[in-house]
Amino acid sequence: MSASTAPDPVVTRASWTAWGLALSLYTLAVFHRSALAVAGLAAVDRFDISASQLATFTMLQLAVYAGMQIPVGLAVDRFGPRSVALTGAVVLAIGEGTFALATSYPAALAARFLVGLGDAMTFICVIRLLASWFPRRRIPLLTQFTGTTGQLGSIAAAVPMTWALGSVGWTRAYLSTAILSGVVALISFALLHDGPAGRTLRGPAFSLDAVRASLRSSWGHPGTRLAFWVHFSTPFSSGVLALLWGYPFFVKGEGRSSHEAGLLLTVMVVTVVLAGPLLGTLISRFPWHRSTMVLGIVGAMALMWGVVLAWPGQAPLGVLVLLVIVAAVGGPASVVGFDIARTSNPGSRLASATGIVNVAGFVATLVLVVVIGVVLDALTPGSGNDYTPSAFRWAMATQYVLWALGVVQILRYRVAARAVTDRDALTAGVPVAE
Ligand SMILES: N[C@@H](Cc1c[nH]cn1)C(=O)NCC(=O)O
Repeated sequence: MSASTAPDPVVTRASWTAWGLALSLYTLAVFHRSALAVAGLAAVDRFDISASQLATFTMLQLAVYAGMQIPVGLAVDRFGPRSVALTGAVVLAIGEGTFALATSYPAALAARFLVGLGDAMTFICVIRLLASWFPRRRIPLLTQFTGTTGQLGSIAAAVPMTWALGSVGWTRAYLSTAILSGVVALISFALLHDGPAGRTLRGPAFSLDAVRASLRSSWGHPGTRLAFWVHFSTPFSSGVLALLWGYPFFVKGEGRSSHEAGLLLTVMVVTVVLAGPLLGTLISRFPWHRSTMVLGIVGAMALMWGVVLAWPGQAPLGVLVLLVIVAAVGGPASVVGFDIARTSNPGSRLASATGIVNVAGFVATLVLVVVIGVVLDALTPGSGNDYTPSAFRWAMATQYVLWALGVVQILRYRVAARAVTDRDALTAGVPVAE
């Protein structure tokens, strides 16, 4: 790693203002990402659609999110995080507003496309803003706090949205969330600056050659590849449980009541909130051992799933609680990938490197959501969704394929990344030279 002597930013009130605004934008993006989860049945009625058409909303959103990560990263390096994050908030507001007013399936699909697009423009900007506003030693913990707090957006999307849909109806409920994003975008337009050096900071102009060279340099660094596979291997287990399959797995696969299934999903959220800051503290103290911590977490996930899937009959509730706790730690562990990308790339390439890394976990989650559905369908007689515990065992066991691939790649690239990293400079928080 070649080091730079760029001075560390000093924390001021403006730094906290920037972080607060970035956090509000990200929490709102996660809110919009999840705002359909509690409205599934209402959406089926409103658009007169089947269960698989309903699932297409989530898949489309995730696919747009993942597909836009690299273009958005490049745009942030070029136009600065402020402009891109504000654009994202406006696109989210338009998308959710369109969803509020849509009465046909194609219009609703177009709206979810816009929500995926706006969402894709948010997290990378937050990571870039943190790097400009805070000293390097504080960034791992603040990044974890950001990831954790953002997940609260999905809780906000569950309880208040259920209430709003029941009391004010579809159009007003979704329109209010669109207005909320519009208001936060306006406040951020007035107060958010790219960094202490200015309101809007621009990178060099785009050219196809420059873009290619920048992506090649980011991807060419073994640290970015290590970060990619860290982000690939860690979040999908909790992701599939939270997004789609957790409730049916606990109820139909493990014979739990709907109350217990809800409880298990809540334990996951609480674990994310507690584990994020803890992991952030550990990686800022021991940056050299980040990938070792990740390997330990992946190993613990594979072990706990093995215990549950091999349990004769239904696993006891205590074992399922342990499973969701371990799986939930995968969310904060994925954020370690962003930290590895940050300490492997100069500031001018940070957003595009973050974009490359952020594709990984979302693609892995998307693939697993689909594969679990395919395996369940293949092993379930007839066309219904009366999935058996045995079908769930096989479906959930497909995670091992992704872990095997991820762990092999992490082991490969951590050797390569360590070979080009100065351990003392990394531990001292010296940034990578431009
Ligand atoms: N894995 C998440 C972040 C996270 C933190 N704790 C639980 N999850 C991630 O990749 N975030 C990017 C995003 O846009 O949300």
